[in-house]
Amino acid sequence: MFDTVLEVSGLNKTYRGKRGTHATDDVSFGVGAGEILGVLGHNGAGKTTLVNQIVGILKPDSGTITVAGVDAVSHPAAARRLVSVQAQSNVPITGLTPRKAIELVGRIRGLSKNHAAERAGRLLNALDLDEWSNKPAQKISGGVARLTAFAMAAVAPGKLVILDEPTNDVDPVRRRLLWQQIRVLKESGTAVLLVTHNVMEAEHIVDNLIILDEGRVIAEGTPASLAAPTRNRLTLKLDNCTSKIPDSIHVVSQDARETTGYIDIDEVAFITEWASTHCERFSLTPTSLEDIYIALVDRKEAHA
Ligand SMILES: Nc1ncnc2c1ncn2[C@@H]1O[C@H](COP(=O)(O)OP(=O)(O)OP(=O)(O)O)[C@@H](O)[C@H]1O
Repeated sequence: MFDTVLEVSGLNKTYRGKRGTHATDDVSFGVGAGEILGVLGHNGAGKTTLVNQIVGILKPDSGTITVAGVDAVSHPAAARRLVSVQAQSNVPITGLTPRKAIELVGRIRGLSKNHAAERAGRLLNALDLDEWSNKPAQKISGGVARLTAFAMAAVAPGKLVILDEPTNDVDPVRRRLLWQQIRVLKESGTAVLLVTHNVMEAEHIVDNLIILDEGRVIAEGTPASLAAPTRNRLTLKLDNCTSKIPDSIHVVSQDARETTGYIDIDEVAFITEWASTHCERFSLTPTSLEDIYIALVDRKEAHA
């Protein structure tokens, strides 16, 4: 069990306007010290609106947010001091180098000069950024800028770190280094709220997750508990089949060429034989969190 750092309860936020979007709809969850909570959701699901309320940029219409015992709705500045954020768009650091930018945030967040320099150096090295550490910000790539933004959030992390799509633009090798550093934050007892579209990556790092859709939490739990109902199912992809898809395949998506669905494990022999005869290619894989996520969001849309 984790000691709760962030507690969100019954949160509601509607953007006024012609459509009156209910962007946060009765959202409740908690994140504990040393816990990584993944917040998954499609574009427009309400992730940024949620983060902006936690950090005090937006005021909720109703509900409560508590950060390490501080009421973040009534006292946003006090709560904000306990939180570091890597926002979806990087903070401009023009005129600085990655090293200077990370050190500066460390100093602003209360580290001594030596400690800020030591933390910046360690993060730059761990993320394999030494080569760019002293280059002017105007000359660094998007991926290096993204990793620098992560290091700025991690240099003096506080009780809670919020990472909004931290791996965008980052190459696969440094992406792994980034995940390692997120684990280091967790191990040091920081609560981490990881906002992402990337379900496959999140599956390997989060302790718990919530899935947001149209502002609502439509599923929550550990990756294993969300996957449990599908333990006896396999995901099937079929390419260019020339015969009607058998009823024992539960189709999730289909276009002229490709069909994706799932089958019960005891149908494997029959489906393998059918697909080898009637389809150009097919694959059977264990059901991933991404499959579950898509099925959950699609099911909700089908019932709308
Ligand atoms: N300032 C605003 N005024 C009106 N509607 C808004 C505003 N900001 C966001 N919305 C709407 O609120 C909903 C949630 O948007 P939000 O940006 O929180 O989603 P998101 O999950 O962060 O999306 P993405 O993954 O694309 O960043 C969307 O329907 C969006 O169009």
